Amino acid sequence: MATLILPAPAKLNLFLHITGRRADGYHNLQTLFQLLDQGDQLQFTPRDDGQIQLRCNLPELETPDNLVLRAAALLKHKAAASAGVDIYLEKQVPMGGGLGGGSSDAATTLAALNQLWGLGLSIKELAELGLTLGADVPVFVEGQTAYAEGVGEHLQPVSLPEKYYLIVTPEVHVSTALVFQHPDLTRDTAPLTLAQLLNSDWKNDCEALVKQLYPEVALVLDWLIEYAPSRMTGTGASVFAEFPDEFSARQTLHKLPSQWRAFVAKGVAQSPLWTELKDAV
Ligand SMILES: C[C@@](CO)(OP(=O)(O)O)[C@H](O)COP(=O)(O)OP(=O)(O)OC[C@H]1O[C@@H](n2ccc(N)nc2=O)[C@H](O)[C@@H]1O
Ligand SMILES: Nc1ncnc2c1ncn2[C@@H]1O[C@H](COP(=O)(O)OP(=O)(O)O)[C@@H](O)[C@H]1O
Repeated sequence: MATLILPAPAKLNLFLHITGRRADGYHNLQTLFQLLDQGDQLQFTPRDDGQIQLRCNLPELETPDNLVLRAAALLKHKAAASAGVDIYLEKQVPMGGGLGGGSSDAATTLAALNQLWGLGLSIKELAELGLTLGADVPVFVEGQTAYAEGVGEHLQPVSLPEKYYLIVTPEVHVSTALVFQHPDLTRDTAPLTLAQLLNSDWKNDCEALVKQLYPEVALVLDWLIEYAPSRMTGTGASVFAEFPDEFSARQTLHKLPSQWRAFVAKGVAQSPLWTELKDAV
């Protein structure tokens, strides 16, 4: 089979409620994952010597703990000894910014190698494997904009109006673990039904704390809110402003102070991953 070239879309958390802390220290969430039409790209070229190699446009990501290699290792256990692959990762999504790039790369790798190595695993089985790599992997495997509970594994597809987002990533590194450990984190939001959530004002329970710990995030949000409804995604540091059309999103992008890295993306109901994988085989 020839090289497979596949997308790994980014996501936003349109709302993120923290409803409690589990015995193992992880937090239960109610969150709305919005998939985007922008993301990373991966290329998979099969090889028959059992080797798995990763190259990346950012060489510092060519390490064994890259989620792409960890995803490949999970499937290698189930594949023939000769099954190998050369993977090239074109990284575009800002890292550690709450946009899910690493998790999406892992999901695309699971889907691609399942196909290339003829493993025949179902989407559900791939999502379960993905959850062992990170809480955000299942939504990218299942490939639909969805409401999630638990740590992100109980997924229910949701149909939303088509919106455009201006996504800004300040130059600060927010540690997800630090945010979840912090005593001031809001972690007792009352659970709501999905209908109540969809009809309420959307918020992110990590936002107040992250703004306080990282004033640059507060600066970006204060700037964006003058133009459109704006919030933080995940545990930050990226924030997004929501627009009804691409033109208004791009107009605001042009006004943005040049020190902030930003891009415009469209919210999509379906991940381009599965459609492109079907077209490729
Ligand atoms: C909260 C979200 C929302 O999308 O944030 P972002 O990572 O996207 O910013 C994700 O679910 C994050 O998932 P992920 O990034 O995979 O988190 P992990 O690496 O599994 O967790 C890092 C650390 O955060 C804490 N953690 C994470 C998720 C969760 N629901 N409760 C937690 O308490 C744990 O202490 C864990 O050790
Ligand atoms: N393929 C990958 N792409 C990006 N980051 C990765 C990847 N594999 C492992 N990582 C590690 O995961 C961390 C968080 O990645 P990312 O998914 O971009 O952010 P977030 O979880 O905030 O959405 C990075 O800082 C990096 O150390």
